Amino acid sequence: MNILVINAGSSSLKYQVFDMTTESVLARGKVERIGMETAMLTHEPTGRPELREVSEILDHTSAIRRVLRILIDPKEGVLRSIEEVHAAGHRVVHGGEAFSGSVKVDDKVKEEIKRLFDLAPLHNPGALTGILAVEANLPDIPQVVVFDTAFHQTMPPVAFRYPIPNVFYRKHGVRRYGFHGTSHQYVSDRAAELIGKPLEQMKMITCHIGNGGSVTAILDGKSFDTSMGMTPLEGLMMGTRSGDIDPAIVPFAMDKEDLSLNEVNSMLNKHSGLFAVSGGMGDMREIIEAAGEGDRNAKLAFDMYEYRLRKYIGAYAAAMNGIDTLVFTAGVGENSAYLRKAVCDKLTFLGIQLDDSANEARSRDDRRISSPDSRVEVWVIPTNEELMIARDTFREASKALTPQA
Ligand SMILES: Nc1ncnc2c1ncn2[C@@H]1O[C@H](COP(=O)(O)OP(=O)(O)O)[C@@H](O)[C@H]1O
Ligand SMILES: CC(=O)OP(=O)(O)O
Ligand SMILES: [Mg+2]
Repeated sequence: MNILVINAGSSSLKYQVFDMTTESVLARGKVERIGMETAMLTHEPTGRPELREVSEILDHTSAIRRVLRILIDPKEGVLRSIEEVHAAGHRVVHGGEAFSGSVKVDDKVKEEIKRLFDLAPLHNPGALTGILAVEANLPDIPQVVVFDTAFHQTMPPVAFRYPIPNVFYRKHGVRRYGFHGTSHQYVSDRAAELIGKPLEQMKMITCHIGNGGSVTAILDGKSFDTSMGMTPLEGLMMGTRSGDIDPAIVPFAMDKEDLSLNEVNSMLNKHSGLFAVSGGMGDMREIIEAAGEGDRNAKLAFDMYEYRLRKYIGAYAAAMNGIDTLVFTAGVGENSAYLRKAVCDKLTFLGIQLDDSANEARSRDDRRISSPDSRVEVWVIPTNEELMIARDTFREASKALTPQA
């Protein structure tokens, strides 16, 4: 079975095609700047050179059509015909309390994803658009959705409830949901496998730090607490998101600057974080480079980002009464030895000892970066949300193809 995995953002769409007989990737790529005349498609057929193409792609339906066209292109393609796409799997960020696992798409599922737009305004609309775009182009294949929130549905009320009047939870579902669950689940399973211990017997903290970022405490093999909340805004300082702030700042800012609800939401989601503190840089690579050249705002942005991450690790070690494994993943976590060192060198009280040369080694593989005498094993594990999505899609789509008696 060949599976098309889609991770649709508001203005971009990433894809991978898996052959599930061997779990191998046939091609991967992305369409960026959807909605503009200068949209860019980058297509990488496995083992062959990458192709880049700039053209006008005005919406997600056209983006998917373009992707399907390149997948069957006689020269650049990896499939003979479009009928060779047997199922599609989508990353959906918010599944609310309705979904604790992946499901096949039907009208009710689409309705529920739409109902949750308010809770993940940067993410859920793009995901639904992706689902509808596949439907428009390939109406007969099964589609499966995999939720970022699903893995965190095991959190106990002590971690997921907010100390505000109950009516908000009962009536509006105001609680912590947590995100990046597919990634936290993948890297925690992988770390347990590599260390050779059952995950159920470990006290693990996983740091998914990319453009968005979250930290998860994994106890008894399950998500016990996580830093993102009702929406992907809470927790760590991120590229353009504030993370934790005093909630009183919201009405205060609205009053003093005469901001509307939409404006204050946009301020916290798109104009805060690294971007705000550094004065315009939302990308960690740029921040580190500028800080190295003496830019004080960039240095402050880095220090705040690192400090806030380290505080969460400390808090979750306290939440679990200990920690034996710390995992870094996603864009910053996988690539920035500098950030990892800054964090770990101030966590020696937990028994963390970094192996500096292992930390700095250039590698794209899973690797241990703590020294042999470290009481906590520290690992870098590149995440693979797409493989997880392909596996769940394969499972759910196979069920759909062989009706249960
Ligand atoms: N070598 C590096 N050093 C520091 N940060 C890096 C490095 N490579 C990538 N990043 C950062 O990773 C982030 C993107 O992470 P990624 O997981 O791809 O994001 P997302 O999937 O949320 O869009 C960016 O802030 C980028 O600067
Ligand atoms: C949930 C979330 O924040 O996702 P991303 O990091 O991809 O923006
Ligand atoms: Mg990501």
